[in-house]
Amino acid sequence: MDHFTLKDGELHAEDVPLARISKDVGTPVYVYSRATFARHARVFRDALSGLRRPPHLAFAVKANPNLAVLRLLANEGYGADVVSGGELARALSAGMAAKDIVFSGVGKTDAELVQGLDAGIGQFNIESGEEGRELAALAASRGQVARCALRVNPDVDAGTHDKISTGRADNKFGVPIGHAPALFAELSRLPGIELRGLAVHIGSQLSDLTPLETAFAKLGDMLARLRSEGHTITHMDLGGGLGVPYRRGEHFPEPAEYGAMVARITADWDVTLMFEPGRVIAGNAGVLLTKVIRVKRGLNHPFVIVDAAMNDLARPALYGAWHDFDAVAPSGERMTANIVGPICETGDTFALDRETDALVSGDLAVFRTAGAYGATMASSYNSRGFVAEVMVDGSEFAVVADRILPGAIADAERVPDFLG
Ligand SMILES: Cc1ncc(COP(=O)(O)O)c(C=O)c1O
Ligand SMILES: N[C@@H](CCCC[NH3+])C(=O)O
Repeated sequence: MDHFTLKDGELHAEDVPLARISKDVGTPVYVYSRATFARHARVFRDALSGLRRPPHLAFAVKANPNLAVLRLLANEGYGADVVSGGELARALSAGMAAKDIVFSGVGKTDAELVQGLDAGIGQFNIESGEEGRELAALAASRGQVARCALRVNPDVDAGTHDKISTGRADNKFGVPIGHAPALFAELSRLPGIELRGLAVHIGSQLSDLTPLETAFAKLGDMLARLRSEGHTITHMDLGGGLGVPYRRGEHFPEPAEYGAMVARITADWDVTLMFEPGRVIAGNAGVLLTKVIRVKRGLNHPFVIVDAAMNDLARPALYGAWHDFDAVAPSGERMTANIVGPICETGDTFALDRETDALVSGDLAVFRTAGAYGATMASSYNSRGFVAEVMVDGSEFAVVADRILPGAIADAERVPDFLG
């Protein structure tokens, strides 16, 4: 359930008509619902209430790093899963406690490892022996001990889009799970790190719990083995990955089903479980509001050219992803159209042969389920600037990210003297 609904024939975000946001802020603009974010955060937490110990919940900042979103989630008791120094800085400045931050990522630089050590973050998820040795040396040289988990690759196919699958043997993430015993034996002897657990994340937008269950079962076997070899394991990080419906009528596992599966598989683990949900919290908490520039006749169907483009919402161009598309003030009439942006490449196509509300030039419409991996993946391609973001709270709203105009981007560029 979300809070983007028709009231008196007009689409609202909570109690704010989207037309009002368009008038005040312009389009394209991402619109987030505070109530939906908070609801999703609570639903996910409640889904894990059957665990033996309270879990550690770390929102995957990559899904939506807006500072207002992070503050909202910090207020809901969430920490953060970060994958860069930039995300770490955001999580801290949004008010998340350093101890509640987990640092994932296959290519953390020395500078980023030091940034994490300086901040005193809760856990580094190391993704290789090489990274573990480097982190141990950096921490020891500073008289610190970094809490770590080893991210393992369980060789499980998540059954999702190839580009967002992370747990198959040939993916770059983690270490092959079979290498864990030797790495634990080696790394746990190093001063500078306390290797206290395992981490796994097999991919994003999972539509089926079976691959997760398979991966967690493998993790449980490895936990037992590591303990039998004398290691103390106190934390196990089960990552994120739960998918959400993008298309009306699609069925996805509910957080409660996920929670029940986790409780069953981990019943005798005797650890603190950690989770890194992203999309399931943010996806349906946002829409991308856009205006129709013009409707142009096509060979078979008209082209509805909107003022949002692939630089604002990359998912359709990158993954062929579907986003439901609805008029803000539907007339009741329908049309079949190709929905495209203004960018000069054919990839700037949101939908082909889509049955949708009838639209004419100047009408407003939304791409739904744009709260995750939306604004955060924006670029300024075609010198279009960066899209604005708004958060709604009941009948109020606030701009939570200014539109960055093309001129401001050009201001950061220089023509060197040698070009005259
Ligand atoms: C390590 C890690 N944790 C968590 C996530 C969040 O995933 P999702 O948004 O699918 O929950 C990702 C992205 O897939 C990730 O790479
Ligand atoms: N960007 C991807 C998700 C990537 C998840 C990263 N671990 C998407 O929009 O679906």
